[in-house]
Amino acid sequence: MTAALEVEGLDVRFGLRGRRGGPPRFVRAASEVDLTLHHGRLLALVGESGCGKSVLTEALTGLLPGNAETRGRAALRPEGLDLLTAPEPVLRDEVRGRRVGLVGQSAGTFLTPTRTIGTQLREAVRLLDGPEPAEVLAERAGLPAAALDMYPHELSGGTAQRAGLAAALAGDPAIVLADEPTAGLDRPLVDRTTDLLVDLARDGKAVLLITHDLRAVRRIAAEGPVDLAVMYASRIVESGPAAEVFARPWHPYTRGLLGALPDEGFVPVPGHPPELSDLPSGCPFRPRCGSTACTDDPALVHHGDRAVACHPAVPA
Ligand SMILES: Nc1ncnc2c1ncn2[C@@H]1O[C@H](COP(=O)(O)OP(=O)(O)OP(=O)(O)O)[C@@H](O)[C@H]1O
Repeated sequence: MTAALEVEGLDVRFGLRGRRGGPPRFVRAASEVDLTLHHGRLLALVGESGCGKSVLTEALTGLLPGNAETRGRAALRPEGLDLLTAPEPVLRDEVRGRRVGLVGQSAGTFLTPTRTIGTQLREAVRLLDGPEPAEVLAERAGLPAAALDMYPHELSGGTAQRAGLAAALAGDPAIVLADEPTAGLDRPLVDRTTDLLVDLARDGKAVLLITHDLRAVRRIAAEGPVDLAVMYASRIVESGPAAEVFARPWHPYTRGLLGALPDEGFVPVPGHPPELSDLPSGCPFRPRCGSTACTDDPALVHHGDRAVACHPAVPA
C-alpha cells in the first residue's frame, strides 16, 4: 500500500476567552492523532458528534479558524509537504482542489445559484487544469447528463450532492476528504454515495469518509478496500481494516457503537463523552467503560495492521 497522506501526532486546540486574570482555557479538538490515507483505500472515520472529526479535515486543508493552534505533522506524499505548516498561497494554489478534494455536507450549497451545473463544472476544470471534461466528471460522480443544464435549485438533495462530488474531482486530486457527505440523504442515496466513494478508492484515490453512519460503513466494509478509525474525545481509539474491526472490535467504545446499531441490539453507549475543554487525565472513556482491568494509559498501540488505545482489550 502506498501512502498518500501521513498524519502523525496531530494536536488541534482552540483558545477560549477565559476570565480576566484567569488561566488560559482551551478546547482540545484533536489529540495525538495518527492516521494514514493510502492510495486505493477508503478510511472511514466515525465517532459521536463533537469528537473532533471535522476539525481534522479543516486542519488538513488549512481551513481552521484563527483561534486554532496545531502541533504534529501531516505529510503529503511523495514529497512530504507538511499541510499543517504550508503557507496559505501554497495550500490555495497547489493543494486544495488539485491534490486534496473536499466534499462537504450539503455539497450542493457550495454551488452558485445563478449558473448551471455544467458551466460551474467546466469553470472548475479550467481553473484547476483538470484532465477530464465536465461530462466525464459527471459520469464518475453518478450525476445524470441532464443535470449539467440545470441550476442548483432544480436538483434533488442527492443529485446536488453528486454535483458537489463532481466539482471536488475537477482537479483530479489524489486525495478526497468527504465530511458527512451522506447527511440528510435517504438510505438508497446513502448507499449510492458511499459506493461512489469506494469506486474512487478502487480507481487509486485515497479517500477519507467522515460519518456518523456506522451502518453505511459496515455495508461497504464487507467487500470494499475499507479501513476504519474510531475517534473518541479528540483521540483515535481504534483503527484497522474495517471488516476485521466489525468482526472483532477491541475497544469497548467501538463495541458500544456497534451495539447501538438497530440490528445489533440498539443499546446506546451509556453516559456522555467528556467536555473537550475539560478532558480527564488518563483514558477519556473510563467513566463509561465497565472494565476493571484499566492501565490508565490511553496511547494508541499498533498490533499488526490494527491499533487500539485500550491495552486490556487486546486478545492474548
Ligand atoms: N472555533 C472553535 N472554537 C472553539 N471550539 C471549537 C471551534 N471549532 C470547533 N470547536 C469544538 O471542537 C470540537 C470538535 O468539533 P468537530 O466539528 O470537529 O466535531 P465533529 O466530530 O465533526 O462533530 P459533528 O459530527 O457534530 O460534526 C467540538 O467540541 C467543537 O465545539
